[in-house]
Amino acid sequence: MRIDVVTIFPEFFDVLDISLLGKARQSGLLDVSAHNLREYTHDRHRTVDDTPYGGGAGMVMKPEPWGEAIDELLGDATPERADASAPLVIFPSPAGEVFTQKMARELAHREHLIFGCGRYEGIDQRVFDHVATRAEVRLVSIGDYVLNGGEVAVMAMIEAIGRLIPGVVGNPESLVEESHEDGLLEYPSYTKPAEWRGLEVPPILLSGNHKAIDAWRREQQLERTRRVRPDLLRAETPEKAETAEA
Ligand SMILES: Nc1c(O)cccc1[N+](=O)[O-]
Repeated sequence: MRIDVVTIFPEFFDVLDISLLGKARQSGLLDVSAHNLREYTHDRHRTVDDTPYGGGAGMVMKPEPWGEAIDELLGDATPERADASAPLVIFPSPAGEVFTQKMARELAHREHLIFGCGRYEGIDQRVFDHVATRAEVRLVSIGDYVLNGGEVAVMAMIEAIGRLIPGVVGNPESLVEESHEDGLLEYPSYTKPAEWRGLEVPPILLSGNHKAIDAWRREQQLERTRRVRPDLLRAETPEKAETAEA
């Protein structure tokens, strides 16, 4: 998978050279490049923003640099080539659709993702409108809170997507029993020692009865999801909600 990120802070993504994603980059499973939006300006001050039409506080990111940057990254992409190889352009935005594990799984199958990190009060709307004439565009939110820009959101999405690419995580089994993989929160985990500061590991986990352990873990998932995220039970399937309330 090729990932391009357009940002005024390209150094922000240097951290992707370490850990799992760093190994994935070295092995060629993942190619991540950060591009400085200011490289697509032509004035002495490398200006990327200006005052908003209609007034209001803050500044809006100018369309011209974005247009040139994304033109370069799209290459000869056309809307007619709507297959997995077609680039998908994602702008993190509080006004976007919510990023979920389901979306991460879907995007892990794409060959080319382009992320555009907005700053200030956002990007001129015409950028989204124009790019959508050339490629699929999505505005995606990682949560209902205010960030100073899209870089943190893109980092989260790259990690969530990148780790699902076959070969990135050593043991694919470890991807299965995780929060949100089956629509539920994960069960609590324990390791040695069996007793720590007066707290003991649940005896069922020491029993060796794997059928009983699986049942206990499933109940723990349902109890934790009912308590912490009842919305997940309602959102998925009525059957699951019914099981959870049983
Ligand atoms: N929430 C937010 C923001 O305030 C700014 C950029 C991106 C996001 N987001 O992806 O959630």
